Amino acid sequence: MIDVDWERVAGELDAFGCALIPGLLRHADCMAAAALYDRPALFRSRVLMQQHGFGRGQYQYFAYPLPAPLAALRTALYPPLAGIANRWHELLGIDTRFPADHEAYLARCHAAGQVKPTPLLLRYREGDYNCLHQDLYGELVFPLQVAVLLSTPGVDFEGGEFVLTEQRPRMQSRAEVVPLGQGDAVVFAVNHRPVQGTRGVYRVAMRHGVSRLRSGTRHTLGIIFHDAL
Ligand SMILES: O=C(O)CCC(=O)C(=O)O
Ligand SMILES: [Fe+2]
Repeated sequence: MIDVDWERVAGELDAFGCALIPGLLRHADCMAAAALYDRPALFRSRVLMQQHGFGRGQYQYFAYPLPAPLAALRTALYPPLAGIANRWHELLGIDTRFPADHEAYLARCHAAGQVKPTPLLLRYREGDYNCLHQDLYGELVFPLQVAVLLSTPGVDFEGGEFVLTEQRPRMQSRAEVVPLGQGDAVVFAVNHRPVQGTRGVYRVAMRHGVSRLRSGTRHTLGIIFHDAL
């Protein structure tokens, strides 16, 4: 994996609930990852978003064993994120702490019955979009996740921007658009994040989604660290 400035990432996550990792994957890795979409044997299920009211477009959850580069990426991204997640839990007064390596965290998920892999590939075509949502799949929630844009905006597709909203208690929602290039990753809060207020820390709820594709095809790789029931 490329060298990531985790201090900067932690700072952006604390301030905004999301952080960019530019160039996490190279062009060839992005092309190879997007091409996996057409290999159904690699996946445990396919979701047509319009059938569930999730938006329009489709995605597939990978089956175990994950393709080796994806497994390696999930394993490598986890430890620095676990540090941030533990600090967030402390700020929020939540007792759960996350182990230092992903294998140990997955063992915990599996013991709780959350045994299905959650990494996914998404494919959007013209007119497709992803409604604001949270990727919660059971009691156990790792509070940060990663999405990597595999396509090139302005070349492969137009529109289709990654968006986040933040619902603060008794206040109006704040929206954030995260401009991504091919291979760029966004790290973001799965459900809650701590915000420093004048009278201590409070939690805000975040949701993410994708605005309507104006043209072309857009592929994304989603990396979620808890497994699903
Ligand atoms: O396509 C995207 O950019 C967002 C995908 C998504 O919802 C996810 O990775 O959880
Ligand atoms: Fe998602």
